[in-house]
Amino acid sequence: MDVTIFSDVEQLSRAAADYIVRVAREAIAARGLFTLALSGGSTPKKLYSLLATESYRSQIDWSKVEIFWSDERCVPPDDPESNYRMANEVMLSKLPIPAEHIHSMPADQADRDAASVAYTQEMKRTFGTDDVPQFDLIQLGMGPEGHTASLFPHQPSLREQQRLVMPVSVPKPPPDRLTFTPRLINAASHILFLATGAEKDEAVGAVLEGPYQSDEYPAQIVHPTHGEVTWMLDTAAAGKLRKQK
Ligand SMILES: O=C(O)[C@H](O)[C@@H](O)[C@H](O)[C@H](O)COP(=O)(O)O
Repeated sequence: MDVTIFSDVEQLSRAAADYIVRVAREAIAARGLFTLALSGGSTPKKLYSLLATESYRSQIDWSKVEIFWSDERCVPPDDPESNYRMANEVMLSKLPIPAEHIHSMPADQADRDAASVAYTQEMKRTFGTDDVPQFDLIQLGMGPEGHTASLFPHQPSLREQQRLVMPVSVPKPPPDRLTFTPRLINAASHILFLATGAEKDEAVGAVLEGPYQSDEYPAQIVHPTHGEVTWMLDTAAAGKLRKQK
């Protein structure tokens, strides 16, 4: 696991964009495809807008990129709370990605179980597998209590062994969501966690230096079988880390 601390969100976002470009170019060179799952929340907004700038846009063959989301709120795609809407506004609408490569979660579908199954099937078709899709990169955030994607403390989703995507109801509004499960996240080749802000310093310290207690701190459940985990923190979120990284 690699942990890097940055003095501000601008520097962190540039490093995250450079990391994504590197992984994308390696994946496209190796397999002609780069599969990326985005998170929601506010932390990645600067990263996403950077990737849409000319200096970054020109470094990736976006026609070979497949975009998914690791979680989505059960709201319409044009709702201010939609993770799809945020990423589309600041990044995707400005990139030459074929529309059919942008796989938003059908989270506003009334039957959320059917929506979870449909999204899983769409993923498997895109990856050309009937096994667990292995994302090249899943970018995740973390909440102040250690949730990631929409995996929250003490919820049954943390113990899900079969499904890859599932409906949940969570304490952070809007409560109804679809989320990747630990089984799918832990199949990824690269995980990039972004966490900023002093309100996350307790959770960052607990997740990175505390005992393993993923029911308390769901971000600890992320330990890919064959993949690498990278954390990018600002100094505020790293405030409680004992060891210098
Ligand atoms: O849909 C969501 O809410 C996100 O996927 C969630 O997991 C987010 O990444 C964290 O809550 C951090 O959010 P911030 O970046 O806004 O702190």
